[in-house]
Amino acid sequence: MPSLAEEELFLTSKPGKSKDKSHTMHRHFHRCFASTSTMFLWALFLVALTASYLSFQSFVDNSSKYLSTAWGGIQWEKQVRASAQIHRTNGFSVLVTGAAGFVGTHVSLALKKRGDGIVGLDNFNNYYDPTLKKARKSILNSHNIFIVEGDINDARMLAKLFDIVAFTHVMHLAAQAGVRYAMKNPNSYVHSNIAGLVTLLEECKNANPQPAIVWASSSSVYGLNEKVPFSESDRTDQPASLYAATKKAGEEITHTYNHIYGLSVTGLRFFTVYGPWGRPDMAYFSFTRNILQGKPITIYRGKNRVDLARDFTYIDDIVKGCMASLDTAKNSTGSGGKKQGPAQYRIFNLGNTSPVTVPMMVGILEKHLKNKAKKNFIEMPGNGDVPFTHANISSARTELGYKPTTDLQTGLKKFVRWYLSYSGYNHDKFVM
Ligand SMILES: O=C(O)[C@H]1O[C@H](OP(=O)(O)OP(=O)(O)OC[C@H]2O[C@@H](n3ccc(=O)[nH]c3=O)[C@H](O)[C@@H]2O)[C@H](O)[C@@H](O)[C@H]1O
Repeated sequence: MPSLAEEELFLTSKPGKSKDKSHTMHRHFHRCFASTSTMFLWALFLVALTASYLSFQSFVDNSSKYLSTAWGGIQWEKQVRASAQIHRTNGFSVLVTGAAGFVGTHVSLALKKRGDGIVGLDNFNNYYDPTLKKARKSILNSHNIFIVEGDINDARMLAKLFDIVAFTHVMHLAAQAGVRYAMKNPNSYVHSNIAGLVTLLEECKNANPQPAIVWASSSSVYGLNEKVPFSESDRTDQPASLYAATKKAGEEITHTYNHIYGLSVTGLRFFTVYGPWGRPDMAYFSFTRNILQGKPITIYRGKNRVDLARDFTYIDDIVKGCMASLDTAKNSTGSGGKKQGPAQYRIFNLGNTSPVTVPMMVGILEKHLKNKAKKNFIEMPGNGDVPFTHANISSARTELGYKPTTDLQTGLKKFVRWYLSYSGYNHDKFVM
């Protein structure tokens, strides 16, 4: 929009302001309007003038729309700095990507609680209802955690963040999640899990000091591996979904940055994480919603009607694993974009070590919800699913002190309580 001064200038800059000039102009007008053709020319001139004013305005509007971004500016920088402030001795300043996501929200709160500085980053995409992400953001804001609205593919924005804050760590949780959605929208996985990851690593490698990176890989990298429980040294070269393939690629890509630039990297293979503020696309969440609404649920089965099973892992256990990973991460060794020595590279399973079948998980939900599910069993479609997951966590136990303590029964009870309250149901009517 033109400034007020500009508008005033435009509107008052008509000919004939002084008396002398006005007199001359008056005569001039008379002469001009004497002929019809001159009048026509004047009309044409006025129309052209109005049209060019309007098109100038729309140009200014469009330009400012195009140029306006969700980040930048003095106020924004102030908020970033304040949020990154460390409030404990030897504390961290952590950039948490995917901060308005399920795991991101919980980890951010845990970091804040112990006095670390956090800057959150999230693109608030609509893979699932962004209302839930906005609700998580409100909680984070109420704890003085600032969330930058932006995409990890935005190198300029990332460079700006690293300019403002000397992050000690990056907790990289932003990703396109979901195993089956990869068949519907494969490019979203490439965009976030490959291209976005590389953009982020480029900025981390250029940063001075380089941060240590802890990031979310996935149990899905084990793909068609049949050796149980899954150990970090097992085969991960047979992904069953594009999601798994992009997470596996992430492990290789982070290794490259570790090797060439000296970035300290810890990859965490999460096993089907669940709990309050979880993801609505996951089975336990959508089953809960359908059971309460009296809608049917579809339960997949393997060949010969074998039940599928998951090593469901409660969010609080995952948060402990993330915190321990940050605490034990060594510094990156690079500087000025160049490696100065070998850097730490680790991969850990973060699971629960006790797989539960999907029908058993549904049984627990039915009990907590005091409601029977309308179950449709179908053979597992070829959609990227794997028949079971089971974590061997001995590495994480030894090196991180990771020790999951929440079983599915207890964890789902906590989830159901949260879900009922979040969705406005009456608790007492449901949870046992
Ligand atoms: O550990 C991971 O790396 C992944 O965990 C999660 O994937 P999954 O373990 O597949 O969880 P989820 O979709 O809840 O399906 C659970 C079970 O329900 C079955 N399932 C699913 C849907 C349905 O309608 N019916 C059904 O039987 C289904 O066949 C499966 O057996 C994350 O979503 C993923 O982002 C990634 O982080």
